[in-house]
Amino acid sequence: MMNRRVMVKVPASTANLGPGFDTLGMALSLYTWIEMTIPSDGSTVIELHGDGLEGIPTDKSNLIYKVAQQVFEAAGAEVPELQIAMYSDIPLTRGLGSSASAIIGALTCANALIGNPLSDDALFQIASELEGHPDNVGASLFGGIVVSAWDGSRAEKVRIEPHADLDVLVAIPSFQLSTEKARHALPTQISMKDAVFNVGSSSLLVAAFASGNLDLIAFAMRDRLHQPYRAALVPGMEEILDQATEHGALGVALSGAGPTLLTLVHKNSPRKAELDAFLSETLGKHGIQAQTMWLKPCAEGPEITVSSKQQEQLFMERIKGEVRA
Ligand SMILES: Nc1ncnc2c1ncn2[C@@H]1O[C@H](COP(=O)(O)OP(=O)(O)OP(=O)(O)O)[C@@H](O)[C@H]1O
Ligand SMILES: N[C@@H](CCO)C(=O)O
Repeated sequence: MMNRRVMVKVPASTANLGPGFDTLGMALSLYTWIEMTIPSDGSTVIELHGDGLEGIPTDKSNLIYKVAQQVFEAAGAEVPELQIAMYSDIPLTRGLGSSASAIIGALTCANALIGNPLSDDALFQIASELEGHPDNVGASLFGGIVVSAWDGSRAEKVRIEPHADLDVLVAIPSFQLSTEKARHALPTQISMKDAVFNVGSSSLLVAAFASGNLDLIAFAMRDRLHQPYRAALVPGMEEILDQATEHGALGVALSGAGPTLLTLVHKNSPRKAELDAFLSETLGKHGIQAQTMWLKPCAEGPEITVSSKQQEQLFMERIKGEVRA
């Protein structure tokens, strides 16, 4: 096990997809890479590479280190010291599942490091408990669209293959919005009418994804459980949710807890530039600077490699920004 080096590439994710609050997730083609080594001697070293990672601890309080220790503990292994390197293209605290990708990366990397004693299901249970909901972690772990339910002690899921014609356009505001803050904006009670609205929308959305009926997405992606309460936290969001389908989107939602806004688009849509401009201009009109990014649903979960010299070279090139995908 000494000097064994494992590298994992984990997708970002979008949670909720509108009405599926804490239940629906989709993996996206934006990634975090984590590399872990058990040093033959020496102590824990954590290196973080990528933009906007300031403030993330590089000692044993780091999320990746702590999550790895949970794997070793669950497997009855003792690995107190670790060399960890992380590179991420996923912006933090924007609603693109950065914490879930770090958790899934740490779980799968640590598990591979000690010979994969834990099943994917066991990792899913640990991850759901850590995040408090299974939507982002399920998507990052299994890839594709993941429909999940968690009763507080056990999570179950069904994975749906994303439609090949789906493209994703996200508008990522320059400000951060923590999940904690966005959850505090939610009411403790909602009306029966709104609950019924969301059960209908979410069920229809899952059926639309499963059957490939993209025409239903706009109708089914509407939400009354969390987006109306979070709208005040993202200036311009209400207008985007109301009007994005008039500018070529198949559907639109707040991505996870926000502030990123996400649209689903047919890959052959002739209105992609119009939609892109609509998102940027609407946020801009409300004083919000945002970066738009075209992504694809990511059909795969983590890619794990026990590293060779060539892969180490690739990781170093990524860290230096020479390779992006
Ligand atoms: N690679 C990482 N290493 C350590 N900590 C991380 C890492 N990525 C994220 N985090 C922690 O997770 C926090 C962000 O989690 P949060 O749930 O607020 O946002 P998010 O996961 O980006 O968005 P969302 O859950 O809405 O999709 C960061 O502030 C940081 O504390
Ligand atoms: N389902 C979660 C995703 C963010 O972690 C929420 O909307 O709060």
